[in-house]
Amino acid sequence: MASISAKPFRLALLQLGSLTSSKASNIAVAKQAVLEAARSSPKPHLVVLPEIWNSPYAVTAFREYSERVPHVGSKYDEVDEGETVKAMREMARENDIWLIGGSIPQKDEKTDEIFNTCTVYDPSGTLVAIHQKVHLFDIDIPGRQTFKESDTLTGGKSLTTFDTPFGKIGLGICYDIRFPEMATIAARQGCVAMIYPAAFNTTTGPMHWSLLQRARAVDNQIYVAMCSPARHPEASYQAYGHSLVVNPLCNMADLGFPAILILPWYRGDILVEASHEPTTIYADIDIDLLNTTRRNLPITVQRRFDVYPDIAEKFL
Ligand SMILES: NC(=O)CCC(=O)C(=O)O
Repeated sequence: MASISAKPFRLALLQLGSLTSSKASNIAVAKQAVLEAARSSPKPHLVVLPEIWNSPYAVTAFREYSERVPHVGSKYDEVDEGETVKAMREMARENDIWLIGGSIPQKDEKTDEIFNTCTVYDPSGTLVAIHQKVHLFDIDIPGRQTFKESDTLTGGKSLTTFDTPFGKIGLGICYDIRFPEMATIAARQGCVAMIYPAAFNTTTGPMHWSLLQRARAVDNQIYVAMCSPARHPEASYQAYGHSLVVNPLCNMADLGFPAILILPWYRGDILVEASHEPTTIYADIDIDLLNTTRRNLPITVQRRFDVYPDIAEKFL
């Protein structure tokens, strides 16, 4: 069995509300939400912010709000970095947490390109991972939802995982979840979870938000989480909200309880889901449950690479 060696951990997804066109005010909102999550009991080990939370989610805003992001390994007090990166380092350090900093528009000073970028910090404020959104959100559903990130953004060119004391985590950003290869490769690399800062909308959210996360979790036998901003009636883009954590299990009988006792809490593989209001949701990531699922349904060791190609091969 391809079991995973990791430790249980507690995850907090911050579905931020009150986001405006003021970057300073958005940073203050995020700081307060991180502080409150870190003070909750039990304290979460890993805290997640949503996609593009320091800027309006609009192609016309990304360049204006973009910032320099320093290199992986850079420490707290690096002088040459944007105000949002500096603030996120402080959030991680002052609260002694791991922080997945949602995403922000990043400017590459050398090429002048703008990326939709997720940065991750350890509890000392060191920048430990950078993921640039690989698949840009370019869709046109006439009369419902049109968005073209590629008008101002450039897509990233690599996949991202990072190690923590509780296990390896894979990263994607929002639309990246529609491309199952990313989660499959991360799972094969030993990740216990794929985490996606995200901002689906009120057209595609009801159709696919939960389905995509459950599919990635069940296919790859990992945990999956997406963290959205709260809905904002005045925003040009209506985020779906509904931040969500799912596990890879569909059969609650595996927990050892008769189904009748767990019926009131039975929600398939959905561990916790927010509404569209500002809130923070918490989930306990249980590695035994993940390994039990892998033992009972041993698909991780039944792949037939003699019949089809192994897409993860060059990453292993
Ligand atoms: N910000 C995004 O990438 C939105 C993706 C989305 O809404 C989708 O349906 O996919």
